[in-house]
Amino acid sequence: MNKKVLIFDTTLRDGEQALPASLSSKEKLQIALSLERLGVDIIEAGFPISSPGDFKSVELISKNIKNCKICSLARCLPQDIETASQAMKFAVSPRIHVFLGTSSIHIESRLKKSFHEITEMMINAIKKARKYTDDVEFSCEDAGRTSLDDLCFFVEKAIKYGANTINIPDTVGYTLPAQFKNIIEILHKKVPNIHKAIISVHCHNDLGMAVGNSISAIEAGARQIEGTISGLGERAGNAALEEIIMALKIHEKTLGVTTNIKTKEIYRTSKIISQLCHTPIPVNKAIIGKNAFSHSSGIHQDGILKNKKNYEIIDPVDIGLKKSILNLTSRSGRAAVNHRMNEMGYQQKDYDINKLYIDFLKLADKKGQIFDYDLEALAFINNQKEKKIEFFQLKYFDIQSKLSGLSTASVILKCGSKKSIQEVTTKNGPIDAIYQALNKAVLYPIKLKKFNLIAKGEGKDALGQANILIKYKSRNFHGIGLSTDVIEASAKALINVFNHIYQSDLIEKKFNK
Ligand SMILES: CC(=O)SCCNC(=O)CCNC(=O)[C@H](O)C(C)(C)COP(=O)(O)OP(=O)(O)OC[C@H]1O[C@@H](n2cnc3c(N)ncnc32)[C@H](O)[C@@H]1OP(=O)(O)O
Ligand SMILES: CC(C)C(=O)C(=O)O
Repeated sequence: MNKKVLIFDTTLRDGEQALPASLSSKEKLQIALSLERLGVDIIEAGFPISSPGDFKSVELISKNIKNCKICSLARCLPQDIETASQAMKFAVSPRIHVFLGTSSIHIESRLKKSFHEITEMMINAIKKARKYTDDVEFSCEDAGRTSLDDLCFFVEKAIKYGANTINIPDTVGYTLPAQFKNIIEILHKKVPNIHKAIISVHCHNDLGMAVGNSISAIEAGARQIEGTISGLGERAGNAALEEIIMALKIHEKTLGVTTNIKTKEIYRTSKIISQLCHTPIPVNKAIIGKNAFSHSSGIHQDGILKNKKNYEIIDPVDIGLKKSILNLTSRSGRAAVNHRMNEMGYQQKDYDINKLYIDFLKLADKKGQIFDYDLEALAFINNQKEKKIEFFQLKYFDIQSKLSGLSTASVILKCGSKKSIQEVTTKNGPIDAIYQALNKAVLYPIKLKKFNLIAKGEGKDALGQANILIKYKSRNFHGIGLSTDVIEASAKALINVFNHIYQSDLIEKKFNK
């Protein structure tokens, strides 16, 4: 049996059916160009009878895409087939895709025809399509719910009258993988001329089985897979092609098949499609989701650092990413924190990982994810502590502030190991109030020369960093404070200065240690 599985992308037809707004011809061409670069074999460019805009898009794609077959959908109606053919008149390799419901429910309650009439419509449509191109695909719509005897009948007739690709869609995503595999196996066993056509499948995801069913079909001999990148499509969508492609690559030995896809183009293509279709990719989406190559827990991160294969079955490079990511959170361990510090240029001797890790956990519990700038700040503060200049420590603060009113700050400042001083001050603003309260505790004759508050990081996750310059006697002292709370960051910057002053030789040590 042929080892090659053809990849048929229907983002521009079935995918677009599910979008709130249709794509412009330009956008469709952009997607088609990126699918061509990805190496898909067939692009279903549209359903030209459906609107003048869709006709124009298929025409534009036909003019510009030279390395893929271009396919157009048509009902089993002469006008649909003629229009499909006209839209593809510039295509190097045009395919007409005709379809017709074959399940009893579709024949009786939707198409409202007899079995005989449906057979005639199918045969006439295939014969007509063959007048325009020798590449004709026929789909037994709702094959998943078509009786096996009827399906074998339609498939045999479709091949006999000239269809060289037979598509078996699970239109409503009804079947289970074992059932779907059985359908394809039965067709191979019972349809005498089956070897004259490529068997294709087109699975929908209503029960989340689209990818599983497609893989089962390949095991049973299907050699064309229809789907879309990221699984866009009618209702719950189509089979996600990137998942099938990577499953075939990872299990190449077991399944014994390959595709023509340049897998390194997968990530880029998915981004383009997601943007143009205004459909964000869920973070946990297999292969292309943001978390697909991110490791967040300490045990996994440690395992990844020891050997990627412990927790990665796909090399991110294979889909076009540079490498996987280790997210730092309060579920991370020392191995991941150390690794990131080293990547940022810190050497082991520059920090004490055990001490840094304690602060890291406190911050991560408050903040969630920890970024490089957080680590830098933690390393800085840790170094300060290492220098043992933490004589003063903020034990407690409370601020009362109101619109157009004064602010009141209450603080408890720990001085050495034995003494704590409590102060309360009311001033014009919260930072002014807390600064006055803290200074009432130490009574240093200081003068604030500069005060600068910046956000470290982006959005609501940013840390506030206060940088201050204080004049004490003849000397200037710099202070820095960091916290998720800007008032706490400001207070810490002042206490940082108190500690510098306390360490300096300018002062008589009036507090007992
Ligand atoms: C399973 C799939 O995804 S199939 C593709 C689905 N995609 C789309 O439907 C998007 C494009 N569709 C459209 O633009 C429009 O539905 C059109 C232009 C195709 C048809 O529009 P209208 O002529 O107004 O018909 P409408 O959509 O209301 O109904 C569909 C008609 O097509 C008939 N029909 C449906 N499938 C087929 C078929 N494969 N072969 C022949 N006739 C069919 C229906 O029986 C119905 O005919 P009726 O009006 O005589 O009952
Ligand atoms: C036209 C056919 C292939 C289809 O989209 C379906 O059955 O879901």
